[in-house]
Amino acid sequence: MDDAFTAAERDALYKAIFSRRDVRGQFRPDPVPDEVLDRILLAAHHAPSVGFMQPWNFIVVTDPAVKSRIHADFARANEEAAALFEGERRALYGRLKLEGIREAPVNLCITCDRERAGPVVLGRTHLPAMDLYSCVCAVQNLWLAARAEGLGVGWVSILHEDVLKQALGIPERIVPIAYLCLGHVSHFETTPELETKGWRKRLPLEDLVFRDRWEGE
Ligand SMILES: Cc1cc2c(cc1C)N(C[C@H](O)[C@H](O)[C@H](O)COP(=O)(O)O)c1[nH]c(=O)[nH]c(=O)c1N2
Repeated sequence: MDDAFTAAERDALYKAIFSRRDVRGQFRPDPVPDEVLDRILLAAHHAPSVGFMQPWNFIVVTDPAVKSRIHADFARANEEAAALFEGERRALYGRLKLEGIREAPVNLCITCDRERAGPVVLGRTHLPAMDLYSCVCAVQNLWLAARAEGLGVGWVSILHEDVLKQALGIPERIVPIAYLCLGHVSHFETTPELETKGWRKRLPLEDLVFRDRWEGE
């Protein structure tokens, strides 16, 4: 079968999956070459999508003024979020670095145009969120391709949607799916930062896999 992966190709794919990290604090300022950005955007554009809808757009942000505006909103949202935790947990939350908006040379907003393929979309009729999920598939493709290119990506969701839409001029019908920070990094951590900093551990896979029917609470 000549469309099979060689062992080395398979290993490379798993390497990208297992060494991908959410990057917040390790961005370097070097610019991301256009051809590299084009390759990872093409990888995102090859994600699966419901009814082959391809509902995504990619807003590439490099203007420091726009980044600053988004960062100011992050600061406000982060204070609101911190207030929801108490005691030690709040202190730990306050020590977490949860974005790299200004340090990352490129920010990228991936959006969903829910009307891209008209009112009736193959596969979306009974489960209307499928177009949103398709855009998340594009995010993951981009995240893995970026890792293979040696670029870090960090997802920032501590933002107010209305402020984000206004800052980027996003029309009413378009849904922002992901706001990402992107750039070269000093290094990739081997473990999620939320784990090393004591926020939460990876769950054992065997607790999450059920056979034939739901076996949990
Ligand atoms: C939908 C969504 C939203 C967010 C995230 C992820 C995803 C999928 N993550 C990253 C998240 O914290 C991270 O993926 C996990 O901690 C696991 O770490 P690794 O991605 O494996 O390094 C994230 N990280 C962060 O620092 N600030 C944020 O606002 C968010 N938001």
